[in-house]
Amino acid sequence: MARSLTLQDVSLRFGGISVLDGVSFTVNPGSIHAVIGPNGAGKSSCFNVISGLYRATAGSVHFGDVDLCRLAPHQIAAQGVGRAFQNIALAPHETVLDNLMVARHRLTRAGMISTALALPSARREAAAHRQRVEEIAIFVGLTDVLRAPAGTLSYGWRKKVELARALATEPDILMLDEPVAGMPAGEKMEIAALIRAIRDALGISVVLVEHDMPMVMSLADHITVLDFGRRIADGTPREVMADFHVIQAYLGTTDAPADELADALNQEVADRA
Ligand SMILES: Nc1ncnc2c1ncn2[C@@H]1O[C@H](COP(=O)(O)OP(=O)(O)OP(=O)(O)O)[C@@H](O)[C@H]1O
Repeated sequence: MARSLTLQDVSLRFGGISVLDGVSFTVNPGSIHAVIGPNGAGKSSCFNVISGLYRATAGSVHFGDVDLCRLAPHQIAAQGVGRAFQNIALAPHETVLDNLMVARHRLTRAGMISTALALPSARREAAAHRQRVEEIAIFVGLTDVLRAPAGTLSYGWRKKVELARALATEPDILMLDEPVAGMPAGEKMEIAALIRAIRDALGISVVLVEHDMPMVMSLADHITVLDFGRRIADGTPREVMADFHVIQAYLGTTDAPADELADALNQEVADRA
């Protein structure tokens, strides 16, 4: 059954520093949910709490009925929470195929001994994983580079491999940290189309941290805005764009009337589209 991801009053402190302060939001099943905000707002920290790399100081994170705060990162991945990282962490000398096969590890049933002895059951299982990885590569558009060492690929291709690797873990929900950072416009559109297809064709929910506002506004079903570790807005792209607090956080001014600031933000989004 499709599950929601719910953060309830999540706080995170490092020593005396408050990084997240009572953050709540729900990612509905089958939706694209963006988490946006200025630099240092706490977006990556929020992702790190969800995926178990950081432990929340207070509050809860549930995926369906499961309390993720009690689990280690590998157990959270086993719950179907997948993640592609902002800084690409692929094995550069391994082929794209091998990089993707590593992601299948947690789904592998055959033990080390039967794999080492290449028993028929282990061989059959490896072949099935390989077939699935090739299907994912076709979906993401990586077939031409499957046998290339990951380190020889351009930045844009490596971002796609990172995305495919996250898909290869068979997630129910996929967290993407700045998937189009540093990409030219054409490649950004390609990734945006891919993210839509992940939602629509695969039925996977997507949680997205992204600075590219035109992309966020066109792609997201729902947006949560963080600023200084606090949730300052939450709603549809249209609602969020019209929200005075969001405009303040982005444009950094409090003097102008809200409708003027909304116009300015709309214009900025239109200019950059
Ligand atoms: N492990 C840590 N120890 C101490 N402070 C941390 C740690 N991780 C994050 N922070 C602090 O938490 C704040 C939020 O950082 P975070 O990376 O989550 O923001 P962000 O919204 O993702 O920013 P950006 O858009 O620049 O990636 C920053 O002030 C950062 O220095």
